[in-house]
Amino acid sequence: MNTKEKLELAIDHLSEVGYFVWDNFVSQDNVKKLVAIANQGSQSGVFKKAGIGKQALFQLDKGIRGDYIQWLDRNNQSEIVQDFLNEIELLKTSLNENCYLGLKDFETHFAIYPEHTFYKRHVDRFQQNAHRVISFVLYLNENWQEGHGGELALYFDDKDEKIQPVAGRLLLFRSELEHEVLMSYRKRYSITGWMLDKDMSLTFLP
Ligand SMILES: O=C(O)CCC(=O)C(=O)O
Ligand SMILES: [Fe+2]
Repeated sequence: MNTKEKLELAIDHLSEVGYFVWDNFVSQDNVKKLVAIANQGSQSGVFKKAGIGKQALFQLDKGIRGDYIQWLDRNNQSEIVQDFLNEIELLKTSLNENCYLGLKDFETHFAIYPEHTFYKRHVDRFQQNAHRVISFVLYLNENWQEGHGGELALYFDDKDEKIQPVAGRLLLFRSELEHEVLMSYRKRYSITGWMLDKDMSLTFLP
């Protein structure tokens, strides 16, 4: 299947079932490079404990989420990170062209979940964060196996789905869907982000 066909499938699935799994979105070679960059960042102290809520409502709570994050943007020095941002930009453009979602921007970060951490059931689009429309997660776990945990559970009215966080896989889902990162028994790597219906510099506005 070529990229155009894959895109059409992604668009269909996002509108009909609310999510789409895109395997090998990033090559295994590039996964290795991204993990190396995340490890460097983590060792040099640029990863911070992730919180919940925004601005004044921001709080840290290990009982809710246990990951460490590093925000990624156009100032990032790594070519491979820039390539990934470009891919997401293209994806955003074609979602707009085909689904009229009015996506204006996106925000994204590396996430590392240490062993025995999780992110409890939540939605990404909520009162204080109403501009997230499509969530995306690129998984970077080489040799991930059943039993390592860290699956993403997606909750629908009539069913649950568990997505394995395997290397190179991009998961797309509607940000209002309830989801949860189940307990990870291994260190778990990913790049998580959100496509927004407002420019990032303006998301503090209603
Ligand atoms: O890493 C994942 O599978 C999802 C992460 C997530 O739900 C979030 O950061 O909001
Ligand atoms: Fe989430």
